[in-house]
Amino acid sequence: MKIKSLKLVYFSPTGTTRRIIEGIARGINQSDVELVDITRPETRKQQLQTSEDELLVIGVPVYSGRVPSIAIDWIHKIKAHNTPTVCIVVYGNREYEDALLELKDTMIKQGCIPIAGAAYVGEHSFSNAETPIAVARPDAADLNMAELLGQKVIEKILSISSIDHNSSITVPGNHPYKIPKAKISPVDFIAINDNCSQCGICAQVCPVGAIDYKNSTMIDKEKCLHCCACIKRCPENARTVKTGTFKDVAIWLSQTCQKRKEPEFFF
Ligand SMILES: Cc1cc2nc3c(=O)[nH]c(=O)nc-3n(C[C@H](O)[C@H](O)[C@H](O)COP(=O)(O)O)c2cc1C
Repeated sequence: MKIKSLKLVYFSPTGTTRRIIEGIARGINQSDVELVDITRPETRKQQLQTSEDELLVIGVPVYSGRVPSIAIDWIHKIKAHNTPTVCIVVYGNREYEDALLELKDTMIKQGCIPIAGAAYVGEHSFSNAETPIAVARPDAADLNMAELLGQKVIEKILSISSIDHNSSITVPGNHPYKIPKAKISPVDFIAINDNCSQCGICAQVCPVGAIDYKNSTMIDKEKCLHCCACIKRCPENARTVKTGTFKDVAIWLSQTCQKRKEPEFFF
């Protein structure tokens, strides 16, 4: 079968998922491409409709072994009709647990037919100079693997005459999905030093609008996803992680998740 166009959808507060999706798109090499970046709050107001002659590639980071709930809420509004779909999760070199299965199941409920899935590694959101975890990933080898997946997806599409539920895939994960041990409670984990010039970049990159544009020291802790985009994107390095539970988790991850994990494909 042939596809008319490619839709790339991603939620990516610190940019690793976006880079993997762009790598996959290079491998697919389709001229008609629509980017649907649902990271910022205003972008999640748009809804997605797709048909069977389009190819959908959707990517999300793994949060506590699951798809971030903010992404799931948006995905639940997708209207698809037998759309061939590639499901991608990007995790911080710990585990992806039920996230890929949850993404696949949810896309099926919305009318998609997952024809491929993959899990890639990205630098952990909680990684920094003190607590390095999967630093600088995806790296060149990961991005080659992203392009390779794109090429394999196109090969699969060209090899089938039409899309049906037999084209679907099996991915790791369990039902019922993992229930996070404790919902991360609102924590005051960000320290802001005198380098802060109130440039507003942190407020711009926050995926939930939790930072006040006029005073970036004001953070709505109930809204905060702990995605660390504001820390990583601060041009003055004015935002750091305070000593406390959050830092302890980052230290534990940097001690226990050093062994390099590799991308996995499912067809
Ligand atoms: C709240 C939260 C929970 C996370 N949970 C996991 C996890 O369960 N396993 C894992 O390996 N990485 C976990 N990560 C790390 C991210 O999945 C990883 O850094 C990913 O590359 C971030 O994607 P992004 O750059 O597109 O935001 C978590 C990150 C955050 C912010």
